[in-house]
Amino acid sequence: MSLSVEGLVVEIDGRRVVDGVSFEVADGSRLGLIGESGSGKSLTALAIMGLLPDGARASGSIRWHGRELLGMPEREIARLRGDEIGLVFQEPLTALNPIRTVGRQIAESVRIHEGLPRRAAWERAIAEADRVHLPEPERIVRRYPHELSGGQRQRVAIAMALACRPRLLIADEPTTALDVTIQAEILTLLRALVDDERMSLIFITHDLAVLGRIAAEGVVLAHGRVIEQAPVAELLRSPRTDVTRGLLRDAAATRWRREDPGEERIP
Ligand SMILES: Nc1ncnc2c1ncn2[C@@H]1O[C@H](COP(=O)(O)OP(=O)(O)OP(=O)(O)O)[C@@H](O)[C@H]1O
Repeated sequence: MSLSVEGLVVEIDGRRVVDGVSFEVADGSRLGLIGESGSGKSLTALAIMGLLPDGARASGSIRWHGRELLGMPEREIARLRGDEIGLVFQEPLTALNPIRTVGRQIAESVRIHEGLPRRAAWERAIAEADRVHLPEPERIVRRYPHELSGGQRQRVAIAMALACRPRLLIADEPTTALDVTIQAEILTLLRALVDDERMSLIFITHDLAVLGRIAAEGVVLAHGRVIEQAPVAELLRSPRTDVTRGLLRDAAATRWRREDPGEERIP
């Protein structure tokens, strides 16, 4: 098992916001964490990465290839981030430096983790931009984040996360801020990259329809607890809890609205 989370508890100001969460991610598998807002998805991911906010305390166990991550010294866990575990967040602007070209930022993440010389890292940045299907990679790497569209920025963030070929990618609502067409393109891209590299994936979303496109197994969280775990196809076909049924209704309603723009037309 590449990642094994057991009885994870996260407390903030004495409040248990993650309350005994357990799941496993096998090598090369795609797991989805799904739940309503505030159910504890992001804090579970942040605990895995050793990035919990100040004042949060984690207990239980998080093993990565047999090594316990909880309590690991910051220097060691920082090395794992990027080298072995990549991260993509909802808003790529928070991951990107506004005053550096995107090429320099991709090159930097390669340099830090692989120690490549400047020129080779720059060549790699262009190749990585191409790999995430950014148009005209040689030109786009010279641009600044604000000169790119939201979808292109998310492609840059994905390129940075994957430049060092991590074995696990954690993506926290990476498509939520994007419009539907771009969302679908990014999901297809992520799926292809994860499959090509035989990476494992933890994908976080509140949208069961999105999960259906990217993850094989789904873990449903509510109030910091796992309330249902099943193949995503099964969650979509026969949800067993009210929460999952609610998520399915929301997903269906959103899809219906998207497919029927006439709804918003003034008669
Ligand atoms: N820095 C913080 N300080 C205090 N409480 C927090 C903090 N971060 C999260 N929480 C609380 O912890 C609970 C779980 O939050 P978390 O962000 O993990 O939920 P989530 O399922 O990812 O929701 P969302 O989809 O809205 O991001 C929520 O009740 C939230 O208010």
